[in-house]
Amino acid sequence: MAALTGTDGFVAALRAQSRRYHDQHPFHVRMNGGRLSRRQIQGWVANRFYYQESIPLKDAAILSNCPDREVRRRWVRRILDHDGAPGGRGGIDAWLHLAEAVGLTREEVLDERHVVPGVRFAVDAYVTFARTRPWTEAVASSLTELFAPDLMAQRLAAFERCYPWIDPGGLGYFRARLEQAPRDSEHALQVVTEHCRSADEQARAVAALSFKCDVLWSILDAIDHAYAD
Ligand SMILES: O=C(O)c1cc(C(=O)O)c2c(n1)C(=O)C(=O)c1cc(C(=O)O)[nH]c1-2
Repeated sequence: MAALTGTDGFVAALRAQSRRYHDQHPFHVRMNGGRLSRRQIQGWVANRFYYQESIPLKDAAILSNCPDREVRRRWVRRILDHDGAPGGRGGIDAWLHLAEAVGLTREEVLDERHVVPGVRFAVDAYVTFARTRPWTEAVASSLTELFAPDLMAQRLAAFERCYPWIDPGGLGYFRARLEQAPRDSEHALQVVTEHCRSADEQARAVAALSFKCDVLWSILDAIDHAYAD
């Protein structure tokens, strides 16, 4: 096959980062294989809440650094998807519903008592990246969502099949992301292909996505370690 060049080569290099995505982390492999204990699922849900509540801070940082009005008016939707529009409910509420469905109280999730240091460091590194790096790199770092829908679909099936003690009414978060993630990642891909033109800009975008794969992997390393059998 001829070598890919230009935008095609750039998109292929971004997609190739899927090999480093956290769907292949041993903790997720055990989760989707139905091999996690109740305590481990609860630990994952409580720790991942810290990621969920930090995503709008990350997206607000991208907005604050982005001079392009067209990008901002679409990107702002991500914040409402998580925080909820006034009077409505968003992804953070849905995650709290998931927490209750796995037997946690809202209080113990909201007060972050279960969040382990490695998860906090990894998530904070993602927010700091968005605050301090050029906005196009921060957009590129969100592109792990290109790889998320398959993992979400597997997770939904695994939760329903392998963990009958989880109230299926609490799985709405994942159903919503099945629609939101492709929409968001398609937009992010359009933005980076339009704005990252030089070889150097494209290499930085791929490096940003690689960094994000490390963030997600580190989150699971920390959870796996904290909740080992
Ligand atoms: O459960 C997952 O495996 C997973 C992965 C990712 C991702 O790949 O970054 C996100 C989410 N979930 C998610 O729920 C979410 O809202 C989200 C936002 C972002 C982002 O970087 O802007 N990634 C993700």
